Amino acid sequence: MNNDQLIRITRYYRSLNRLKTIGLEKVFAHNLADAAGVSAAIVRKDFSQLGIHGQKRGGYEIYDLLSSLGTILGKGDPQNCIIIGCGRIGRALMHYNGFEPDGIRIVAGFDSDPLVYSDASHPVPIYPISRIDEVVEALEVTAGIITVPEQAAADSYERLVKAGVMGILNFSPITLKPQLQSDGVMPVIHNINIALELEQIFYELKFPKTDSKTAKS
Ligand SMILES: NC(=O)c1ccc[n+]([C@@H]2O[C@H](COP(=O)([O-])OP(=O)(O)OC[C@H]3O[C@@H](n4cnc5c(N)ncnc54)[C@H](O)[C@@H]3O)[C@@H](O)[C@H]2O)c1
Repeated sequence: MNNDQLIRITRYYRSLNRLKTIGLEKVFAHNLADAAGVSAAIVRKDFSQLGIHGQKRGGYEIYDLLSSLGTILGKGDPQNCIIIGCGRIGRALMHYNGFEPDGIRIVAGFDSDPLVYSDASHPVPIYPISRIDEVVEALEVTAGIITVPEQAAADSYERLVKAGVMGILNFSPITLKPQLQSDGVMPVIHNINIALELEQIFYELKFPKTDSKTAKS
């Protein structure tokens, strides 16, 4: 599966979860097409390539589709994630309640500031960073989100990997690069930079892309 298709499948999966939440049982390709920003023909082609077929009278059972796409996306039990750096961004993520339907559970936070980790008012427990190994093991953590200041990012990365957390989402301004571990495992790091994304939007507004659909002949 190529990257574009993977992104579309992830979007279908999310939309299906939302539709299920509001009580729907059946969905049509065009419903998912709108959510993923593609045509209904592409949705049908994606499903057909994955061996998923609709009903004779059209449409797909949401429950069956979620189960098939979930298997393809490797979803099973919810994935436990932790946050390193419980300041403004870390706390905002912790308070967001829209992750659960996607099978993402923020289970704990870590901070170096005693005022932060002794404050019991957060939606998940916050621990001193020195306790990361034991908490990661106890909670079976899959991924860590780094929301510390720039100068603490490399240390947070090292602590996560040492604790066995191989999935990392980095919000700090430095680009973290994965290093192959002695056991042959390569951590997966995604660096998020909103400024870069916005710059790309500014650029595309200034120099609009032309494609076969929008270009005038
Ligand atoms: N990716 C983006 O587009 C984007 C946008 C805005 C901010 N940021 C970056 O996100 C990061 C967080 O921003 P913020 O506004 O939430 O910062 P903040 O100062 O509000 O919070 C940072 C938290 O990290 C904690 N901390 C510091 N050193 C630590 C360490 N070694 N281990 C554990 N915790 C530690 C601090 O005590 C604090 O609670 C910054 O690096 C900022 O530059 C990124």
